[in-house]
Amino acid sequence: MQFLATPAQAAQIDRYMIETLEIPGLLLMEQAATAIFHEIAALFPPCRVLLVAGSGNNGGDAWAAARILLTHGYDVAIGAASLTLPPDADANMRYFSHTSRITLLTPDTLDSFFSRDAAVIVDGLLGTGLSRPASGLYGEIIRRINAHPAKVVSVDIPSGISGETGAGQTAVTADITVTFQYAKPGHLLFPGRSHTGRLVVAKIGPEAGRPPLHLQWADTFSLPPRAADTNKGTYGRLAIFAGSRGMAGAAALAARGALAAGAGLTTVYTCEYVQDVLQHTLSSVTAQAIGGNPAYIAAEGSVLENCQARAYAAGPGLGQHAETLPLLRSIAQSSLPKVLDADGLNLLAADGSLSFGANTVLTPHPKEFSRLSGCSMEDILSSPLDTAGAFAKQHGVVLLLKGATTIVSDGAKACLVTAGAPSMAKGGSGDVLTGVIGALLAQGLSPFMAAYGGAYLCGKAGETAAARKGDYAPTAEDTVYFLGR
Ligand SMILES: NC(=O)C1=CN([C@@H]2O[C@H](COP(=O)(O)OP(=O)(O)OC[C@H]3O[C@@H](n4cnc5c(N)ncnc54)[C@H](O)[C@@H]3O)[C@@H](O)[C@H]2O)[C@@H](O)CC1
Ligand SMILES: [K+]
Repeated sequence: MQFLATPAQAAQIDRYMIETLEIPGLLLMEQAATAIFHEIAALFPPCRVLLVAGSGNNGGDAWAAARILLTHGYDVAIGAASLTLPPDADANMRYFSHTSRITLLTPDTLDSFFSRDAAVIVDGLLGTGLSRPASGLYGEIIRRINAHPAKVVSVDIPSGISGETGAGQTAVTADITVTFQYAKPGHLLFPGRSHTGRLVVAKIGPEAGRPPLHLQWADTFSLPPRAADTNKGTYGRLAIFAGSRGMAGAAALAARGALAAGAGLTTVYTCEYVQDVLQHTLSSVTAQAIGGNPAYIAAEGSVLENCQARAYAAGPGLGQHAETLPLLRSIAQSSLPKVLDADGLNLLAADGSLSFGANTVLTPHPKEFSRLSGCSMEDILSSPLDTAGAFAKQHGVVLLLKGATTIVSDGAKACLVTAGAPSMAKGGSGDVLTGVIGALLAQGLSPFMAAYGGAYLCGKAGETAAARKGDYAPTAEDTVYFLGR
């Protein structure tokens, strides 16, 4: 896990380093520029570099990088959107003010500046100080940067992308982004993630005593090795409530996910039809039919009394039957660790049953989350961190909002999971995830950790499957097969 900082937090940390730790801002800028130089020097011997500098300290980083590049034999030309700059940026600009290396970027000079050959463009137009969408001259500059054949190294964040949300319609598409101290949510959330290229996080100052951060990037997760003197009881009993006629596969995938993630004992509670299917296809789980209906679960909460489970996983393939609701409500309101997904969430949302006991993980995709929360899809997609966090806080749950970048929030802290592959955008992936999270809960992980750990493990397995089988062929069974490999 590594911490992320929003633009406001990054500015607060900069202020902390300058005012409390008494590190001159100019020195921090020098560190930032040195990091940019090292990335360029590692890839390119001395060559022509175009540097684009905006009106703030992001531009200051570019001016400082231009100086370091020049002193190392690079041929630099700087396109400046403004020559009225804050003090540290101004100091770095002045190094060049008596040279012919500066072009003031205007509609009249854009063509000639960007017609120059160059191996690299350094994008220091807009950083975390972006306050509105890029347009006008800035929009034109961004289009020229993107059209140029040179490799693009963005300073801190691709210009035009919001560091907070990743939003930005007119934005630089970078090959490499060198950010400072902490990555920003905007690097990991789409569309920002697709503009960022390879992300380098450069430390430019000490971390001791910095203001607290509550957002992390789940870029690693592993289960501890199993001790030799353990047995299936050590790893928990998971009760999965899943399946209905026509959707036996969802129950099977959740069970397979649970097995692959190490649950000690897994029982699928389902209807007679699915029980029959599971008995023929899955030898490592037990299946039990509950309720009186052969095609779907029609049961009361009292069936939970006999489960003796350490955790519940409910939802995959349940269908939309009102008779399933009493059991589902009892699961949701119990205090046992539990994960609720898919039809389980749809049923609860349609009924307005949004009362959850402690230790609850909900794993909706954006459309399911819209039904649950009443938030519009537009609000969810434009502010996923805020909407997920607000819901998690209001309902006292861990919310895992699925996506190409998955968000896990408990209302106080949150993390982003970027592991995964486009091949996973396919039916069955969510069922496996439910089983995996259920297994991690049964093994005693906290709901927050089980949620991001499950998303990470499934994402990595999906990446491995895609590396072996391509972007199209992998199935949810492959996610199970490659889990932990
Ligand atoms: N000590 C510090 O504060 C440090 C800051 N650093 C750099 O400073 C950057 C942040 O600097 P700033 O806060 O000055 O912000 P920026 O340099 O990102 O931009 C702020 C300037 O851009 C203008 N602006 C905002 N949105 C615009 C738009 N859509 N179109 C045109 N102009 C727009 C603002 O009016 C302001 O003049 C970071 O991204 C990082 O690169 C680094 O040098 C590290 C140290
Ligand atoms: K930038």
